[in-house]
Amino acid sequence: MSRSFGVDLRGIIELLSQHLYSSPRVYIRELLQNAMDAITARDGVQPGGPAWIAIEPAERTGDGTLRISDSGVGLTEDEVHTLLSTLGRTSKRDELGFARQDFLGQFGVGLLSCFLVADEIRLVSRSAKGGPAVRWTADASGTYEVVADESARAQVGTTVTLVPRKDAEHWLQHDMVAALAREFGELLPVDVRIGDSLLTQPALPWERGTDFTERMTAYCERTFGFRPFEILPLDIPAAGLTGAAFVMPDAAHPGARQAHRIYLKRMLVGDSVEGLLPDWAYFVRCAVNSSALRPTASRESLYQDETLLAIRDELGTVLKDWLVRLGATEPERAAALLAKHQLGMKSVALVDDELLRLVEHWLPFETTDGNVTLRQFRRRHNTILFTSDVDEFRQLAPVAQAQGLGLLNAGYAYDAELMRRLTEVDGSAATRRVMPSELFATMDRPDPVVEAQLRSSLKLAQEVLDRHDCEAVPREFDPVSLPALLITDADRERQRDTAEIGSQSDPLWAELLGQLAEPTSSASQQLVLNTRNPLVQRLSELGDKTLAELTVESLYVHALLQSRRPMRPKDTAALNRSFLDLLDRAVRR
Ligand SMILES: Nc1ncnc2c1ncn2[C@@H]1O[C@H](COP(=O)(O)OP(=O)(O)OP(=O)(O)O)[C@@H](O)[C@H]1O
Repeated sequence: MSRSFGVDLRGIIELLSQHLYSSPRVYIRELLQNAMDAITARDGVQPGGPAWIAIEPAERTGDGTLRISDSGVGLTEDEVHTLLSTLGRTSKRDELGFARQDFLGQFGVGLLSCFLVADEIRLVSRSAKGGPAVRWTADASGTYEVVADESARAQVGTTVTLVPRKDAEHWLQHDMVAALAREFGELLPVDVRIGDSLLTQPALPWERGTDFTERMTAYCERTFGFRPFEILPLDIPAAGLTGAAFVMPDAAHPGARQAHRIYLKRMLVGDSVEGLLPDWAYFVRCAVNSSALRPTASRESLYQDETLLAIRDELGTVLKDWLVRLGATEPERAAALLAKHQLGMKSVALVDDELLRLVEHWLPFETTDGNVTLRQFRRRHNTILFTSDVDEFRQLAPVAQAQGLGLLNAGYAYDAELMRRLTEVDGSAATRRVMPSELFATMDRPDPVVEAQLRSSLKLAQEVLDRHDCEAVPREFDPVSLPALLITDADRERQRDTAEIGSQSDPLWAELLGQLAEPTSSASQQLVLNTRNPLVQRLSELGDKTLAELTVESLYVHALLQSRRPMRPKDTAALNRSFLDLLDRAVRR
């Protein structure tokens, strides 16, 4: 013999209050929703009939209870038995179990949320389908009573009365109820009154009109607490979605939760609902109403279905188009926005290919061609050659530029990772890090005659540069105005620093560092002397050996300063010595 499950109502109420709803405040929403759905259902059978909801808080009823009445379709005695007294039973699904489009409710549990604040629920109803009025009374222990009572109510519609639980009386009082009803139901398309005052407003806040921008700016400040950088009207007819997107004026943390204000069929879901926009749009907040999106059972977040995915894609496209348009039509505003958000955008672009493309299309980078986007740079140079160090870029850019090589500064936060990501997505030819030594390899050896002329001065230069662990190399390169370029091998540099620290520190520390560094044989730096430069050429003509030494040391220090690497005490001493001695000679003459 088959049996039906029994249900412990107290257990279910506990489940709802602790795990489904975030607060008892939702009881008002569920009551408004049922009233609204009943009015919609009545409109289906008696179009153009009355459409109102009236709330009487505890102060008005005078006995501590709250009453909410509606002019909806009402319930017959049979419906009360099947719909109200069976958990999960609802009139808002079709024969196949799909939620019916016109209604807000769908799960058949909403009324139970009233037990979060009430010990007893009383319902009196008269159905538009005819039959006597009916009374239904249920208590939190799970017992209910149904009585047909012709005198209970004359008009078609329903009144629900809540008898408060101990300690929940405040939930039924005027100020609390008015605030909650306004928050959840302000945009409902029927008159909702509390006492004598009307809570609903007929127009959606983002309806277009002459003062759209001013209204929406004030709305954003009220709702999200910031003055928007830009307001974008949103309209996706296929998803029954309208609203507005507000671009935040200040940097937001990319990991911060998205918090959108979302209404479904004009009933508020919440003001910190996630998932409406793609992750990359973390600096935009939306306020929207949709008739196609679905809520989860708690009605506090959005159900992740295909409709949501399609809407998210479409809203993402709206924002992207706007960003690209802004970059083209108002570059100064775009730059101001970028200055605030580009760090966050770059960090998200590392994990989001859509934003990667947007960054590629939109963010300007410092390059030897000026400030250009990655896309423009790629169009000109195919492969993005980059340095991952700002100072290295400053040093190499003039040389690269003079040789017609495009170089990009990827020395700021996330830049080098972005280059790596582009290579992962677009193949190994997309980007490549340029080492200083690589640039050196592209430079021509000087003419043998010139090299022979410079031989003795090079020998002298090498003696001076030995003190700086540096090798002198002659090369021909542009720009002619640059006498020397200092190229550093990062690994050898580290070994050199390690050796220096080792010689100054205690033996244990020195041994530890020594294990990290391999023995070094040749110099860690190269001073590439530009044989096209007049100063370098004149070196060979100098008869005064001391002056020649001073000149070489000055060239070295100058190249070091150009490379913007930190100066060590030895370097500062060389700078002072060469500069002061040269000055002294010049003054004495
Ligand atoms: N004010 C009302 N007027 C007419 N019928 C009502 C009213 N309140 C509740 N009902 C009926 O009781 C049923 C159960 O209501 P309940 O609020 O528990 O669930 P629901 O609204 O169907 O779904 P959800 O759990 O998503 O809110 C409804 O489907 C509706 O048929």
